[in-house]
Amino acid sequence: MLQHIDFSVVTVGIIGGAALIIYPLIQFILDPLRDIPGPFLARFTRLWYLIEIYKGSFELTEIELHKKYGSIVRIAPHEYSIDDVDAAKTIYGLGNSFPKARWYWTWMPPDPEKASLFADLNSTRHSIQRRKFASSYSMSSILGYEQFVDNCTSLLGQRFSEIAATGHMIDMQHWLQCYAFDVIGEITFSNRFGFLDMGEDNDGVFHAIDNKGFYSTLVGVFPWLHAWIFPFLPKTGGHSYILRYTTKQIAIREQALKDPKNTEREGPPDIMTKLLKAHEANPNKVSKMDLFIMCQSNIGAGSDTTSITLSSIFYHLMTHPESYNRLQTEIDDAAREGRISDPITFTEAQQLPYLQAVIKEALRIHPATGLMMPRIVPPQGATISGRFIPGGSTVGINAWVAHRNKSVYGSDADSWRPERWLEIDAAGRGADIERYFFAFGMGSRTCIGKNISLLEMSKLVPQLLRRFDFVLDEGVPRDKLKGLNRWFVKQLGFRGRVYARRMK
Ligand code: HEM
Repeated sequence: MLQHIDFSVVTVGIIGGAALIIYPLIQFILDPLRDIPGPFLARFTRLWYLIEIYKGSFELTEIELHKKYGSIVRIAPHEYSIDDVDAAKTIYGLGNSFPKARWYWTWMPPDPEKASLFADLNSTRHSIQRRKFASSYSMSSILGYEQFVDNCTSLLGQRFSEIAATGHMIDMQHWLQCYAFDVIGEITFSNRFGFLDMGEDNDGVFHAIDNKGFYSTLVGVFPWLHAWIFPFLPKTGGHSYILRYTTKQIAIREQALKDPKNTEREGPPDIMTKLLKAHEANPNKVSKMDLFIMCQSNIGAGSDTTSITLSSIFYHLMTHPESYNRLQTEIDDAAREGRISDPITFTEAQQLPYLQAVIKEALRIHPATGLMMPRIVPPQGATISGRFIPGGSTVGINAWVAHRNKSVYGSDADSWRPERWLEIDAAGRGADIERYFFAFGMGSRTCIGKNISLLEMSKLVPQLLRRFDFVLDEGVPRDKLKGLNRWFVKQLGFRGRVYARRMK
């Protein structure tokens, strides 16, 4: 009997092992695109991609792969990374964009009713949902959010004054993250989270969002695992703090709106108030779940992305004194000539060309997202970068790869040089470049919060450079900060000192 069991186990083991080797081999032999180059193991298994992402710097790996293999690179069986300007329109172009790949599924609960805008795999439902919320993120709404940004800018200024008086070294990325989170709290709920007040992430919210990125990024490589693992994920810690916080803020605002003495708050409404009013006007159109999901989306998608870009701005200014001086001079001149107020308005900040060039260059050289934005080729297939790719394959462009494309950005695409944007404008090439500028994504799934982030950055940077000088710690590398790619590519070890400026 025992011998019989042993024999069966061994047989099953041998057959299973053989299948694991033979299946990928057959799959590869039958693949009509087997000549598309890429790392050897990526031809047979998705494990190669998983391991490379786990290492935490896949954005750099992908750049190197394209340098070595050209415009189409295989990164897993039937999955291709693309670097081709025309392909951007084919894959992401408005009206005919390819649907999002199942990698995104792991960013939401497995129940499609709880899909966020970012993670929704159903293009039709996504466009219905997006139309409901778009007006709260439009340029005209944004101007109503200036006061929220000013509140946080002023508080960060206060914190930096205190730090400057002590002479202490700080983690710049941490403070910029506190700022970006609190601005999102203000714009969404008229109530900041309190990170700038406390100076720290007491409830582990930053950590919880990092953990979510780690989970979704890696499990997304094998998305079928999500339904099995999700029920066992911890329901405590930073995530539950955000859930509780969002629930509490919705209840407070709901109560306030019901009170006849208090139906209108002073000043422009925050996003949640707008959505709550839309819900009360037509609960079938804007549901409570919509409201909840959008508030959470703002926190998850809008805070780290902005703080990463702000860190990119300050790091590159601190390592490039000529850019730093040029920007500070532009701001000082504008202030002296009365062209900007204190605090600066968004409209005034638009009139500072070097500031705008610095923001674009920071988004270009260090995009907040560091993996390709994967899409599924529709059933009829598509020609991409000169190759016919069959339906069902996965293709995508990584912003890091696109932004280093020398045919678009010039031979110095690997270097920080904000002046390139002034040259692009002068040559009237802006619209052309937009076709391959991926910092905010592309097409129908482009970032809905782009205007909010531009508002935050355009207002914070001049206010800080007017009042403070920033100096990098000697131990911090000057050529490139270390980063960790978990979809968001967060900078690590960005230490510096802040000094109060002596006004001339
Ligand atoms: C510098 C700051 C930001 C950057 C670099 C950024 C980047 C991106 C990118 C690349 C995408 C497209 C992802 C894809 O196609 O896979 C995206 C989508 C999105 N972003 Fe942002 N984002 C920023 C700020 C914000 C802010 C402030 C908010 C909200 C307040 C926000 C909310 C969203 C949402 C909801 C989506 C999904 C849109 C959709 O699929 O319809 N983002 N963002």
